[in-house]
Amino acid sequence: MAPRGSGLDWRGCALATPPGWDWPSAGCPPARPLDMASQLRLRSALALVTGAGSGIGRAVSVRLAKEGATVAACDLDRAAACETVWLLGGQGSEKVAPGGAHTAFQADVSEAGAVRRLLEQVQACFSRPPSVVVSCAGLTRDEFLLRMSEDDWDRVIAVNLKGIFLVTQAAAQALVSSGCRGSIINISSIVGKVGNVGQTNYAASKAGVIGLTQTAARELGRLVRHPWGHGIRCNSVLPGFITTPMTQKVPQKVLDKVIGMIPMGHLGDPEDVADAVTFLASEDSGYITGASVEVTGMRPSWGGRGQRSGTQMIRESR
Ligand SMILES: CCCCCCCCCCCCCC(=O)CC(=O)SCCNC(=O)CCNC(=O)[C@H](O)C(C)(C)COP(=O)(O)OP(=O)(O)OC[C@H]1O[C@@H](n2cnc3c(N)ncnc32)[C@H](O)[C@@H]1OP(=O)(O)O
Ligand SMILES: NC(=O)C1=CN([C@@H]2O[C@H](COP(=O)(O)OP(=O)(O)OC[C@H]3O[C@@H](n4cnc5c(N)ncnc54)[C@H](O)[C@@H]3O)[C@@H](O)[C@H]2O)C=CC1
Repeated sequence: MAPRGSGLDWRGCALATPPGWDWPSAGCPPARPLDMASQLRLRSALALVTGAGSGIGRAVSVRLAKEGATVAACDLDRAAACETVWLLGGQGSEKVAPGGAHTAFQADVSEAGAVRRLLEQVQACFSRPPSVVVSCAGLTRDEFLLRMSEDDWDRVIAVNLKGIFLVTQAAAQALVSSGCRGSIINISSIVGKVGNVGQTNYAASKAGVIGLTQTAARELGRLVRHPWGHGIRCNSVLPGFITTPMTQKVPQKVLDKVIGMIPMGHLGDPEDVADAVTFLASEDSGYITGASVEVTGMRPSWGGRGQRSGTQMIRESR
């Protein structure tokens, strides 16, 4: 057994130590000095967030900015996107934004031309593609299967699934053509995994997001090589009920039923989802791609009681 502090592992092999580290007599590596700069996990990142004008997208924008990212906040509702940028301390919309400030953009993610123009505007504004892309834009048109209209089906699929296809494709094209690595995070839902009464359209769209993201992860991980490793990572986040304007439409009797199933006994906050997104956006998840991270307040796949949720695992990992 190599003596402690010798810099050798239990077999007597030299431990890989970063330059400048000297093994203290205790034999365990010193905790990496966490100065302020190293605590800003996204210091040089440009993050594009869709659906940034409300709820989870707004919380994600705030959290990424706190970690040092510059945020391109996109929403169908321009005023709402501008309000998010104002909350971040930025002044801008794409017309007046000085390069580098947080900036608001308007686009309907379900329209191919709008998404193409969005990526063009973001790159023109910041002279680089976004290295973090978080697709939060989404909507519900809930109805029982027997009564659901074709329009309700079409619109939910167009925004929640096709919208994520268009944004993921445009962002990946920009990153690959510039040889940049990146992290793409798509917001699905636990409904995409377990279904939900009144949501055949929404559940199908969110299940599709999971499959799209897993496939994109397989294709994009190898496309961009960097000395320090991975290419473009793609992961999805599957929230449970989160308190946002989207859930305000849910009948109280339904919410009461669901809350009874959640071990923590309450709905999640948008910040709970933002925590998981920030982890996946940062190098802390550098070897994670193709994953589906559940943020539901209960054990994975919405069953059982008392197990750790995705958020708990991430918090414990710090
Ligand atoms: C209780 C079991 C829960 C199982 C867990 C499954 C996962 C669910 C967690 C989802 C978390 C993620 C959510 C998300 O991604 C964001 C969103 O999508 S928020 C919107 C979520 N939408 C819904 O849950 C649908 C809610 N229902 C409705 O909006 C209306 O019921 C609907 C428009 C479908 C029909 O309205 P109406 O014709 O007026 O019928 P009622 O409202 O009176 O309902 C009749 C009857 O059906 C029961 N019911 C309706 N929806 C649900 C539901 N989602 N889960 C369970 N039961 C539901 C309702 O309680 C009534 O029951 P009664 O006993 O007859 O009163
Ligand atoms: N709130 C919840 O309980 C859960 C939400 N989600 C998902 O999280 C994402 C964000 O949801 P919330 O913040 O709760 O909803 P929200 O309604 O508060 O915010 C959605 C935002 O998306 C924007 N948007 C809608 N359609 C758009 C389009 N075509 N193009 C661009 N922007 C568009 C809206 O203007 C809005 O600002 C959605 O994808 C939703 O499906 C997933 C699981 C649970």
